[in-house]
Amino acid sequence: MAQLTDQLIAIISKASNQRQLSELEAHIPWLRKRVALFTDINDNELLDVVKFCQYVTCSADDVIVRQGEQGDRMYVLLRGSASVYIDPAMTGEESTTLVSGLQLQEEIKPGGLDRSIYGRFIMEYGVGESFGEAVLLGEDKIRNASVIANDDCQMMVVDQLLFDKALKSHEQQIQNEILNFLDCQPFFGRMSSKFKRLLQLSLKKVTFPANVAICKQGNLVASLYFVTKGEISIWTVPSYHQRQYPYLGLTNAGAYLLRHKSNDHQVGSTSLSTDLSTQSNVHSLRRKDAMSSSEKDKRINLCSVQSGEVVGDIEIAHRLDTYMSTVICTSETTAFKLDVKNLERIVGRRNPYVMEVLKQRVQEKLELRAGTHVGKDVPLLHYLMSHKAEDRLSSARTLSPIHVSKELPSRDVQIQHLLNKFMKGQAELIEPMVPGALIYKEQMQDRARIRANIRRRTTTRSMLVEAKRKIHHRQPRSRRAIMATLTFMSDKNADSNSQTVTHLKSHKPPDIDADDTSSERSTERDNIPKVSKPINKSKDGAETQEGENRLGKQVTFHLPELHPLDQTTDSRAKLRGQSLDASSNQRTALQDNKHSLADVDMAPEVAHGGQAKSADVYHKKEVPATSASPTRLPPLAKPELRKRPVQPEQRATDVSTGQPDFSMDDRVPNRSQGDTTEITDYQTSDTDLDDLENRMKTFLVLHCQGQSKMEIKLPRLRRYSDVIETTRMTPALRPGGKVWIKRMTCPFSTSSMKVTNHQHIRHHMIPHVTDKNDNLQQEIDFRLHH
Ligand SMILES: Nc1ncnc2c1ncn2[C@@H]1O[C@@H]2COP(=O)(O)O[C@H]2[C@H]1O
Repeated sequence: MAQLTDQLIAIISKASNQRQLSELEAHIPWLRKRVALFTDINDNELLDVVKFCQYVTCSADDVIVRQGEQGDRMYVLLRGSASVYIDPAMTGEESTTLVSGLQLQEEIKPGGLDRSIYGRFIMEYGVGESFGEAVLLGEDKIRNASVIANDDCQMMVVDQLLFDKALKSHEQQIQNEILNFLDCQPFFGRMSSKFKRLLQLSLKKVTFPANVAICKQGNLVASLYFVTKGEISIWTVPSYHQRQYPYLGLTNAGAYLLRHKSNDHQVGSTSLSTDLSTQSNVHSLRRKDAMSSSEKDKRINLCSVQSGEVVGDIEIAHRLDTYMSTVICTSETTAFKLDVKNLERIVGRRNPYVMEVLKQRVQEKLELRAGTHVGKDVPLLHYLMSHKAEDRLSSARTLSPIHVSKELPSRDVQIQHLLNKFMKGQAELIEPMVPGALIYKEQMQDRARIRANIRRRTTTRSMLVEAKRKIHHRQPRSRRAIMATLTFMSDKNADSNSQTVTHLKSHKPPDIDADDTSSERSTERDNIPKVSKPINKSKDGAETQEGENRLGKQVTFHLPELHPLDQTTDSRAKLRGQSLDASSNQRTALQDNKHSLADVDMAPEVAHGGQAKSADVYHKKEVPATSASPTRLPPLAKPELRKRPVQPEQRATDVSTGQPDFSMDDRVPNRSQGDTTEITDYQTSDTDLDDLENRMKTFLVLHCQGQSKMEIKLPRLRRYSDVIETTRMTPALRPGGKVWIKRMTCPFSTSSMKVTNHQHIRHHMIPHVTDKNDNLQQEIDFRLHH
């Protein structure tokens, strides 16, 4: 064989005019037999080809033809092999491209050519096969695929002229046959012309002489054959199926069936003994390689079929990696061969219905064969028949036999696997000393990869958690926390009794630096009586939370010196000073002279207050506890809210605001001591003012006119701007003035004694705080009066 090839190469290496007819004729029969392309052409045409062809050689990794480039010749492999690669984007199968056709840069890696840039591996051409004919048949002369030499190749080259003269008509005829076949086949009839064209390029017409096997049981499933002419018989060795497909779990059922059937039917010369526990089976398991000769003898003839049969369809539909039977041509047979890669590429995702048709036909075929007399002896047929293709596919897909099966695949499969790896440049072509070493190695690599992934994922997650922990988030505070802060502030304020806490730098109690402010104002304190508490205490929790900036914007101004209070007040103030240090009980008891001032801008004409008339409203002095943390300012006249008596340990709560009333304790006595009153104010929000408007209406309804809330028409309060001069000693109030709501508490307010027609606490509005102490005096008088 090699000698004949050498002789032919020697002839075609010469110039065509030096090739002798006699030597050419001597090679014609051999060539016809050896090269599929020449099988059906006549002698004269073949002589022309040999006389006028060219001879070329190339080395491994040489790109013989390149997809997308123009070409004008075809090749016949005399020695060596070459692989076909297709970039699906260039054929229009997929939208993404791996490389841009003509600008393809060959990338030679240290380990060889990076073939992935040429697209997907499709198939391999070996000795006697030809490629590149499509460009000679087509009009655009554009190559449909790239063909790369796998090793040193020696080739016969047929150019366009020679092809037209000797081969074209024959090739054209084959193409027409393929087109006819595609139109007539139930599988491909519905395909678009684009995919039919791709199939046309992928299908190869093959002719098998009689007694030649199309495929052999145990060989890797590489192609699908559509038999168009001739007759074939199908043989199988059922006992071999167990080792062929260990992942199917055929063992017990198969063994049982075979053991019993083999007693009834003597198949072959030796009786079958396939029980796994028997000695013979242990023996067969030890020999995992190809089918043993004794097994070969046990083969059974499943059936004989004619044209129309598809070989390899059962295996493809059920994803069996090796052929389940041997198909032998009983007469010369012609078939169209479609490689599995081409099938996957063209049919797989784009034309799934083809697979559906195929599966359906496979199911019918299985039922037919399993039902025959001999078919009953083939457990695999029964297994496949009862397991729909899809059912088994899912598990088979996840458990690829070569990687997952605990048993090693057959030696053929291993060798083929090694070859595939070698062709991709991923393994040396040395058969491992230890059987299955390559597969074990792959398994270990897979596991290592999985472990690395898990580790990476874990690391990333833990790092994220750590990073998150480090990010400082300002947590929103709960209403309770805010109230605690306020209480703390009030305590601090009460303890220091310095009336100078004006800056709230932080909501957190420990951050409150009252010393700064007190020292800052110590000079003023000597001369001026101060009221240093924030007047607008009517912030609900939410507002306080958002009000850090607002608190930061607080401004202070000083009221002129007020007239001292009478002796009673003064003495109580002194008492109160002591009690602040003494006990909370005493402190609460002495909170009896409170002037709660809610300051808002208001139109002057309505800024006159009325004296509280409905004494019973406040009679019980039932106020919500401090810890109740009201969300909004409680309306002034909601008696039901004030039914709870003040607990001695609780701080008194300003009825008008619902907030702990700590400011006025200090303000009044300081006034009385002749200090300059310092009033601190906060910028108010629209919500605050709306709320206050409501509260004023309620107040008027309850204590003044007795009209309904709806009837009272108060002009809208003017919104307060923070432009207030803090340095002015006698600040004029801004246009519109302020409404001051005063709270008066009688000395007996803490006692549980109830006096008819008397209210211990009264509120009333005053238009503004003036230099003259008339109003205040009146208030004092009023208070003293009752
Ligand atoms: N899908 C395919 N499967 C196998 N061979 C192909 C396929 N497509 C193209 N070819 C061969 O690769 C050759 C590339 O050049 P041509 O297009 O001239 O001819 C092409 C065919 O001979």
